[in-house]
Amino acid sequence: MKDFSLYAITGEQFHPGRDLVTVMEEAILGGADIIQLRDKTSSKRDVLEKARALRGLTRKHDVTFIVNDHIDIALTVDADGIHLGQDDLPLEDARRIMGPDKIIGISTHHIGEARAAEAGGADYIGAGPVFPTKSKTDVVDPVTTGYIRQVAAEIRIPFVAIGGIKLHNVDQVTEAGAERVCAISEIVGAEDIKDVCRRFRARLPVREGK
Ligand SMILES: Cc1ncc(COP(=O)(O)OP(=O)(O)O)c(N)n1
Ligand SMILES: Cc1nc(C(=O)O)sc1CCOP(=O)(O)O
Ligand SMILES: [Mg+2]
Repeated sequence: MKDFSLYAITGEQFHPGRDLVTVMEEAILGGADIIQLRDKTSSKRDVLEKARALRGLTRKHDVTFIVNDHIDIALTVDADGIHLGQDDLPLEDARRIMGPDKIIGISTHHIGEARAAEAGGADYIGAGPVFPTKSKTDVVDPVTTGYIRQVAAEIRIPFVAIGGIKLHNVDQVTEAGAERVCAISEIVGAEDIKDVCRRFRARLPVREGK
């Protein structure tokens, strides 16, 4: 997969009155280089329409586009890949459906899950929640930066730190070994989304071509 630094996930509850595509375009213009559509409440038809719109946006800016949970929607809009959690479709089945070229990301909360995802052929893993988060209710207790250190020491596929990542604590995460971070509320809930993304990018390693 194309490498990335700053992973922005949608969260429409954080920007009432602001259009989804406009918000995510601000994130991209600020330096988000991978975008995930995550919508846990809309009808499937509505998620599909949002996915189509974000596919158009991400193609325009040559940015990777991932759909959360819904493999059928990811394939329908020709997204670059899918993100799956431990209770979603298993990696092996997802790979059979998606084929060898699509990106599959897997959420992990302990090193056993990270090892299994790597061995099973995941393209990247999410490691979290590092800090408490209000963006996901059914989430395990914070794994702390201790888990980030473990993953950085052992796992060879790309990993992204997620969960409560803010500008004020991102340095703790990078010091623990994360080179890629992911955020919802800190990015899409910001007044100046572009500026927040620029500030995140300034704290992350520079990646080729970006
Ligand atoms: C990059 C990234 N990491 C973790 C998650 C969480 O996925 P999951 O555990 O399936 O939970 P939901 O997001 O589906 O509520 C993610 N979406 N993205
Ligand atoms: C969607 C999600 N997954 C997590 C995990 O640990 O797997 S934490 C999380 C929510 C991240 O939102 P925020 O940046 O607003 O804290
Ligand atoms: Mg999921």
